[in-house]
Amino acid sequence: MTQVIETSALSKHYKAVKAVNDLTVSFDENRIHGLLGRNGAGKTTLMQLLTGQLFATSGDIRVFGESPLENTTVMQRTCFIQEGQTYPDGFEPRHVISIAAGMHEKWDQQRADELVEMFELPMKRKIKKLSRGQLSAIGIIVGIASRADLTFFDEPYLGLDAVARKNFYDALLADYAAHPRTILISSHHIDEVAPLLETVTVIDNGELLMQHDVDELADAAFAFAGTRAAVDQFTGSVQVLERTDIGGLSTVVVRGPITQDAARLASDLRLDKSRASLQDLFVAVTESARKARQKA
Ligand SMILES: Nc1ncnc2c1ncn2[C@@H]1O[C@H](COP(=O)(O)OP(=O)(O)OP(=O)(O)O)[C@@H](O)[C@H]1O
Repeated sequence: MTQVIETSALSKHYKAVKAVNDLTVSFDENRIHGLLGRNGAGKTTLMQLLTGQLFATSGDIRVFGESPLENTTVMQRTCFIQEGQTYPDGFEPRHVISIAAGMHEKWDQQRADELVEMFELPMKRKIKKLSRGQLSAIGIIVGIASRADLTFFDEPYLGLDAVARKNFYDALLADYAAHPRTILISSHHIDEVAPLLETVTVIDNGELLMQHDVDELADAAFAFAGTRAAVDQFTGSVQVLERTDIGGLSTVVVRGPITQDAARLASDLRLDKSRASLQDLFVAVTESARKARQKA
């Protein structure tokens, strides 16, 4: 498989803050990748590095096999929908859309028009008068209609209500199915975006915690729930990622696969077993990394 993005020992440090730290990661062509991480994990910084908007402190970046820094060939194939994008005073959505149309050679105006209608975006209202959700809609329309070979969506749905977010996911999936390309989407609404994603990359503290195809994640983690005493007995035999105790009941998220012996023990202890959701897995993986860091 062709790697559209490859980083090697990539770091971006702001004095003591290691926003991205020794990160070696790659993303395949023509897939939708989820970039997940808690607040301050380094998602935006990584996207800014990959789009040549920031200089790395050290390490190497290849996008379409080249450095993205001041590289018009790479820039022309890339669309970056930034969280909190600002626009010049006096701009209206129609100005942004028409500039974007001129910048992206695969731009699909019909799709843009459909999306404007779907989000009921007022095209002739000053941008500074738009609601947060309407501002997000501009980015989403540009990101989808650009049809860029590589599109970054950094938390693209801020302020969008649940219906509008669902419309975004459906529109993105439909357009991607018709025109496959590489999409990197950072998100906090993990279970909501999960159905879109083909791979999941989790970063924390600027470092890579996990990268998997979504198919592989089906057996990556399981949740077991039961009485506290039963869960205590069970946890000796498995790798616990996260535990929650409420009253006399406990739930543990454990790393899969589950051995036959562990499955038998869980059944003997009358524990309820379920597949951990991507959100559960994310919380478990980031929390256990955080605890390990605090101990170190
Ligand atoms: N210009 C800067 N100067 C100093 N520190 C910075 C700068 N930009 C980012 N950081 C720090 O780098 C870390 C990573 O920030 P980044 O914005 O990449 O995280 P994020 O994963 O996108 O977070 P969020 O989900 O909250 O948007 C944070 O601790 C942030 O405070």
